[in-house]
Amino acid sequence: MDQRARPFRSVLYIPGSKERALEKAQTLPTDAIIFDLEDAVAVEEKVNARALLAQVLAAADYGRRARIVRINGFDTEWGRDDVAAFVGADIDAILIPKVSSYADLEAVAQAIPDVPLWAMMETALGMLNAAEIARHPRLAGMVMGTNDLAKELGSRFRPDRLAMQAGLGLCLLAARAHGLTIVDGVFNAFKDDAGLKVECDQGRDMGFDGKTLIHPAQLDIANAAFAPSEAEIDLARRQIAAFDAAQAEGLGVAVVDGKIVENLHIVTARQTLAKAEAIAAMTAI
Ligand SMILES: CC(C)(COP(=O)(O)OP(=O)(O)OC[C@H]1O[C@@H](n2cnc3c(N)ncnc32)[C@H](O)[C@@H]1OP(=O)(O)O)[C@@H](O)C(=O)NCCC(=O)NCCSC(=O)C[C@H](O)C(=O)O
Ligand SMILES: [Mg+2]
Repeated sequence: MDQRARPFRSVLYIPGSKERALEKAQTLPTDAIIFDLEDAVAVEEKVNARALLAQVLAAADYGRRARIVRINGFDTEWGRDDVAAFVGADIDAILIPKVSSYADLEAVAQAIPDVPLWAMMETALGMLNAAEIARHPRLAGMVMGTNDLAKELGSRFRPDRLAMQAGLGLCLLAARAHGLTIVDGVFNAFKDDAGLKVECDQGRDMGFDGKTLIHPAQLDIANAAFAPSEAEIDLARRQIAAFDAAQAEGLGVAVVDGKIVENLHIVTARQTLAKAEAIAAMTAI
């Protein structure tokens, strides 16, 4: 599947220590899973969680869901052993927490060959270095860590996420400049569906591919928010048809619903249809 079309609408964190949740995720409608060894796992559980996760990933069937392992940082006592436990494992990426520089990625790249790397973008320095981080040749994706970022900034939670906007924007620009996937941060109030929808819609409007989630109850809202709507699919089809017709007449511009359609809009229209097809294939599991 074309990586740009691969859906990452919903990216569910599961603590690597929670056996029941690891099992349950095999049937949940999530596009990707982050198997977490970092902040969701207590210090006393770190070593057991790593062993459990390695065992589960060797045996369980997660279907088409992308499998991403979040390790502990290399500046902790667990980071290097976490990476060593997943060398050669059937996973889609290693997610590195608190990436602040290109060198942070390079250290992990040296320790594990071949596997794509993803970066948690959640430090003030990481925001300032986003462009440099995004150009690492092994990097395939970025995940916003808005809790850690808020902690570093000393900012308050607001529904409009005003304090986050600079960091979210810098990371989006960096990811898009280098063709990376990028998913938005978590919404902590996992029983507040209305609040989650507002934040998903904001992330979708900004250009994120999807949202990281902490509870299965959040999946449907994120999946709907980040999928092309029926109206968007219909518009994309009509734009392509109108543009083809215009070109057949030797014209470079068509008009659909009173708005111009040029070559660049056709690129977006085709991406919309490819995303819709990829989602349909995903949900046909
Ligand atoms: C938030 C939770 C602690 C809530 O747990 P709990 O009260 O046990 O939930 P429920 O009883 O409602 O669970 C119902 C069933 O769903 C399963 N479940 C729950 N959570 C998950 C999950 N994340 N993935 C898969 N399945 C899950 C339960 O097992 C129940 O199943 P069943 O037995 O069949 O009824 C809990 O949801 C949780 O631990 N969530 C994950 C928290 C986490 O991973 N946090 C770290 C990532 S966030 C972060 O670090 C962001 C970033 O770094 C930043 O800085 O912002
Ligand atoms: Mg974090």
